[in-house]
Amino acid sequence: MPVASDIEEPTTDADAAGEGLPINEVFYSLQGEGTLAGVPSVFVRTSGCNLRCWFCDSYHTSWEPTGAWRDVDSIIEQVQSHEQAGHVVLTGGEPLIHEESVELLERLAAEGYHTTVETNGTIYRDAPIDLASISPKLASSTPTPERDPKGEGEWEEKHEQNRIDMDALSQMVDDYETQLKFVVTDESDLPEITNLVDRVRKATATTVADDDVLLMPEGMTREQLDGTRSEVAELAMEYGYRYTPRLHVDLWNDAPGT
Ligand SMILES: C[S@@+](CC[C@H](N)C(=O)[O-])C[C@H]1O[C@@H](n2cnc3c(N)ncnc32)[C@H](O)[C@@H]1O
Ligand SMILES: Nc1nc2[nH]cc(C(=O)O)c2c(=O)[nH]1
Ligand code: SF4
Ligand SMILES: [Mg+2]
Repeated sequence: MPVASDIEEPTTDADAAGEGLPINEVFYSLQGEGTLAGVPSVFVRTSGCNLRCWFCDSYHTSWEPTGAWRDVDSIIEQVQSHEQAGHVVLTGGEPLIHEESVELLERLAAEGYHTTVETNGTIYRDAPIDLASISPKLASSTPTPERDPKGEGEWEEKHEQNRIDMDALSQMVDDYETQLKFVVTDESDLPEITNLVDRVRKATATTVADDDVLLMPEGMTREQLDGTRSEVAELAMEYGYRYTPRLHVDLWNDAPGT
């Protein structure tokens, strides 16, 4: 079912009335990325996003969003059906465009789950988040006409205008345990990364250690990662940042439900 995708305000009456979330998929897997890589987790993937990264590996949550409106009770029930899992990863699309994500996070916390939110860091929400996995989008994510997967660059300006929100980013860093996880296409991303990390360090009261800054190779298939992972690993060593793999791509080629 198509879902309105590019507005930060409630997308439909259901959203506004707190009657649920547009859900693209719920699945049990290993956390493939970041400081918790390898941890068995239930993933709740919402649909809709306020950005359009040309490389988005969840095309049907951003460029052509699909999903079913589900109430929080049914989502919780499905999460609980995976009895081995103590961790839940709320992702998307951009999960924090939906106000109802707060209700879901509150219910998950009440049930004792560790919650990770995978977010582009442009929208702040006050919610029980154990790990804010913030992936700020760099200029190399902008869908120029030459690398637009769907159109001819109609989203270039809007994406460029909205991809960094220092207030939201800084407030998340101050309020939550955080990892800053950058998608790196090549070494030309590093000056923007170091500059953004410096700005966050100046704008917050929190210590952002170098190993809280993660470099993740761009690629949604093993083959694509074969072309980027070595360079990104070298860059992590050169800059003293942490390298993160994409285990689900290495293991399952980022197939749906993994
Ligand atoms: C689909 S996004 C959803 C969460 C949120 N919208 C965000 O971008 O952080 C999930 C994670 O995958 C990363 N990602 C998306 N496409 C990617 C690609 N082609 N290569 C590497 N990482 C990618 C994002 O940066 C983010 O960390
Ligand atoms: N296994 C697995 N780990 C992940 N970590 C972050 C993901 C995401 O799409 O947000 C993701 C994902 O899609 N699959
Ligand atoms: S912010 Fe996340 S969900 Fe949105 S387009 Fe970029 S990678 Fe995809
Ligand atoms: Mg993913």
